[in-house]
Amino acid sequence: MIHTRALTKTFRLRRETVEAVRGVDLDVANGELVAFLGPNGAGKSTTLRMLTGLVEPTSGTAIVAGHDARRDSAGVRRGIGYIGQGHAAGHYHYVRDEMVTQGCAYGLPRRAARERADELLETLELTGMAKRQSATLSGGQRRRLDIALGLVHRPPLLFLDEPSTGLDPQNRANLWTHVMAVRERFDTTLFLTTHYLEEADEMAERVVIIDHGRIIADDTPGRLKATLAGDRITLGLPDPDAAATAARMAERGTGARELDVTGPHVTFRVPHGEEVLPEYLRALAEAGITARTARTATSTLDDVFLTLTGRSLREETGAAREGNRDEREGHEEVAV
Ligand SMILES: Nc1ncnc2c1ncn2[C@@H]1O[C@H](COP(=O)(O)OP(=O)(O)OP(=O)(O)O)[C@@H](O)[C@H]1O
Repeated sequence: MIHTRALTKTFRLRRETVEAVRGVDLDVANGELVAFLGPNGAGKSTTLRMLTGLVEPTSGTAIVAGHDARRDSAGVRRGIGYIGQGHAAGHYHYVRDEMVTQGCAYGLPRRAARERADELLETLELTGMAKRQSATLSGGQRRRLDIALGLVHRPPLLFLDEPSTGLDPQNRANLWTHVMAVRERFDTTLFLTTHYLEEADEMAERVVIIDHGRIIADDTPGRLKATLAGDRITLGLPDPDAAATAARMAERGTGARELDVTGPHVTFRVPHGEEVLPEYLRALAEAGITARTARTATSTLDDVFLTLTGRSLREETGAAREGNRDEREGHEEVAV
């Protein structure tokens, strides 16, 4: 559905040259749900704009929904749906009328456009809003209308640029339910950007991370976390000397990474933390050290980014605080 090779975009400004996207190779198969992540300025929007035929690539190739994005950007735009960050319908447009108008603009006969509008209104649970003006919809309903408008012409591929930004957690969850319903009913391939890492982790089957214009990771969230980040183990020891010894033992015995000793606390990261922890505690006990507390924290996509770049994606994207809370709730504590 998407095939790019060495895709680049360079912006030439008066005093500088910005290499926004530097050689992206990407293959997305029919039916995949891909989340595209990266810090501010990483090149997400520029990539998305090239894939949607809105910006011409500087070099490389991009075949999107069967159309060449360089030679046939109009074909790309006809073959895909694109939900940008703004709203698609004007304030005073009536919901169903606007959908029918858009359907006709894409060349559907009026009757087919009406049928398509009704089908989408039903899937996105907007049937009760059909006769309302878009300005009277709630934030979540309006976002669902944007999605409905992006699907009027039955595109096999839908791009969503931060679809849930600005929605509260309940509306974000609700939006995802509808996105999944669209996927199920219409077999749509989905490619989306989001700043909510826990959302990408939970909903996407595949996560592609871009940094400084290059793809630095591409796999399922589970595999990225297991292979790249591992789990964080945090121990509370009786005193700083015991912590220093425990840190040395962790380094030698467990292959610990990102080791940190602060006062009587030791923290480090290892693959399969829950398997490593009991063995490590036994080794400490044999050395005469009894840990007061022990905690394993499952890794997050932010940990993956941290491992790859030494920076936090969360801080760089300024993601919502409740997202932090959501992820911390996934952690598992073990008292010893
Ligand atoms: N029209 C433009 N002219 C010049 N530079 C641009 C233009 N559009 C983007 N850039 C630069 O290209 C780089 C990538 O920007 P892009 O908008 O693709 O990043 P992003 O990952 O989408 O960031 P964000 O998460 O902040 O939206 C940035 O350094 C940006 O300043």
